[in-house]
Amino acid sequence: MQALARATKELVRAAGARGFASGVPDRKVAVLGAAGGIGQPLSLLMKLSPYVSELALYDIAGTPGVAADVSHINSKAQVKGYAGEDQLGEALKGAHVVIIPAGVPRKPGMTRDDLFKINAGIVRSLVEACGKHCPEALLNIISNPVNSTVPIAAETLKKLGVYDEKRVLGVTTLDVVRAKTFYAEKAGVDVSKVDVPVVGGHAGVTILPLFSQAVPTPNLKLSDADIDALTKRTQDGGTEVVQAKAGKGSATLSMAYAGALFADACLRGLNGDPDVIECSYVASSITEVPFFSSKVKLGKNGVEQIFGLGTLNDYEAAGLKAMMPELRASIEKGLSFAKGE
Ligand SMILES: NC(=O)c1ccc[n+]([C@@H]2O[C@H](COP(=O)([O-])OP(=O)(O)OC[C@H]3O[C@@H](n4cnc5c(N)ncnc54)[C@H](O)[C@@H]3O)[C@@H](O)[C@H]2O)c1
Ligand SMILES: O=C(O)C[C@H](O)C(=O)O
Repeated sequence: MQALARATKELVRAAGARGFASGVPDRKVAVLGAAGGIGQPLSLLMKLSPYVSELALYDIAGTPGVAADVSHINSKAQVKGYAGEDQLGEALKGAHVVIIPAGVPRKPGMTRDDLFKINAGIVRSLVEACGKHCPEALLNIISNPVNSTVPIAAETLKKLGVYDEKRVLGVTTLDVVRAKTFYAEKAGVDVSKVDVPVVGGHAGVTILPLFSQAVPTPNLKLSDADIDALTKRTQDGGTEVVQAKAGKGSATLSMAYAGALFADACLRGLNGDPDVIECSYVASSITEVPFFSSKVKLGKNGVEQIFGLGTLNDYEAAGLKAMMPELRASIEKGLSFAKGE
């Protein structure tokens, strides 16, 4: 009898770990661009998420194969592939979270802004479809240039009359993931305990890690030169990967990890978890520009609170000032594209 009770308890525990725990609401997640370099590992990670019951994998082609493959994993989410525009509406219907990594990646020598010409139109048309088929969903925008694609998404939804600024979120989690990794290495602290806020945007100098607010404090005090090097490495992390991949794209695996962390955070917020705080690039009034990344609290309606920047040291204050012209220009470029100007 005791053995049976123990076995039952173990089964329940194992099922819970795979997402069969009772009390977790059914949630549909759609990945747009699911057959791509980010899309495939991200779809795998979302299939493993305990918060997902239905996973819709959409791309212009290739998704039936990805969906068949991922669907064999013995976790809770039911997986379905959707290919081509005429299946997009079905993929989106009922989605609670839509993750968008659709679009072209950089090659060496390119800036993220060089992707605007192609990706702006892709994001606009996908977000239009979201506005029509799942206007209540939280949008997680990964496609670059994020500094412009998030304003494009906002303006596109505004035009459709369904914009809710709490539901449009630019994914900057990879910057936080990088800052944590580089800081832990240099500071000689346990990476699993590290937190570093990263604010601003998601391109070069607009990425500003706030190492003065990093926890835990380092074993040995880091010099100004160390902090400068850590800041620059975080700002250039994407380029480091683009160069190492030598023409075969940009970060995909670390981005899939970061994207899954962020989507899970959105789902936990939707599910009523009271303590979900992540950095995200959102409509914001904490600085002089209308979109900005800082720590936000995620809740049942998406972004429930936007936190200020805290105390900045002189180095960080100078970084904040320096990013503004580029960030403002990228925002305006996105807004005027979506307005059709
Ligand atoms: N936010 C970030 O931190 C971050 C990090 C890494 C990459 N990115 C960006 O993510 C994007 C994707 O990168 P990738 O490496 O996965 O590229 P990829 O080329 O490997 O994959 C992109 C996928 O998008 C699909 N796609 C293109 N147009 C589409 C449309 N209209 N509808 C649906 N799917 C469409 C393609 O078919 C392809 O499968 C790039 O813009 C890249 O710069 C952002
Ligand atoms: O650098 C890129 O082009 C991709 C992405 O934005 C990244 O930060 O890795």
